[in-house]
Amino acid sequence: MDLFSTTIDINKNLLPYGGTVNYYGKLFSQSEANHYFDKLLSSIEWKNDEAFIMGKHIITKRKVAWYGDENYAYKYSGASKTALPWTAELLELKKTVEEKTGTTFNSCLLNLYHSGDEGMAYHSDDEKALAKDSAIASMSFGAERKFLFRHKQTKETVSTFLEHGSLLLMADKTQTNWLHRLPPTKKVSRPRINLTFRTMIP
Ligand SMILES: O=C(O)CCC(=O)C(=O)O
Ligand SMILES: [Fe+2]
Repeated sequence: MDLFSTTIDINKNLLPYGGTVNYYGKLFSQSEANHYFDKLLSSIEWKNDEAFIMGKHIITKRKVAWYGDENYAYKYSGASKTALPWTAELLELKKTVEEKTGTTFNSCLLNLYHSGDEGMAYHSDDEKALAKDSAIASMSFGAERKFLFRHKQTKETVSTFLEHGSLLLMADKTQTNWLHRLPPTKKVSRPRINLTFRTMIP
């Protein structure tokens, strides 16, 4: 056994029970990952996210964008969105993710965190518009950030780091049994872009 090996076992389940999370590590060289980060930053139609939470109109610091196969209308937290048509880079990345995971996806939600001040609170991606227990593939570019899972009943937590140009797959009952979160951090000042490829019910 090579104790200093940095190889990643993509078949290893990060969760102890109630779901499957596989970390594929970095899919790209540093320069390829930088290229995608720059391209996504400049070509995606980034907008501040809006939501209505308990009657209050909230506008997030984090920016979002939503792309997909069709003009999916997506409602959540009282706001509604329509998917934009795929860009060339997104189609390239979707193909890469589909080849790696052996799963197909029809839409992608993107998040832009300008610095470590911005994060995402505990939630699960189990909206009715998503195919039940369909896999979600999460690609990250830019600043490395910590990512946490918390079991809904046992409250057990699992943490990992999402590297520049990396891929994480959340499958099976993960969204049913676990929450996930991107904690804000004072240690990071650089931006990060995250892409979650999803399957919407057409
Ligand atoms: O930024 C991340 O890594 C997570 C994003 C996320 O959980 C989501 O968009 O649902
Ligand atoms: Fe999520």
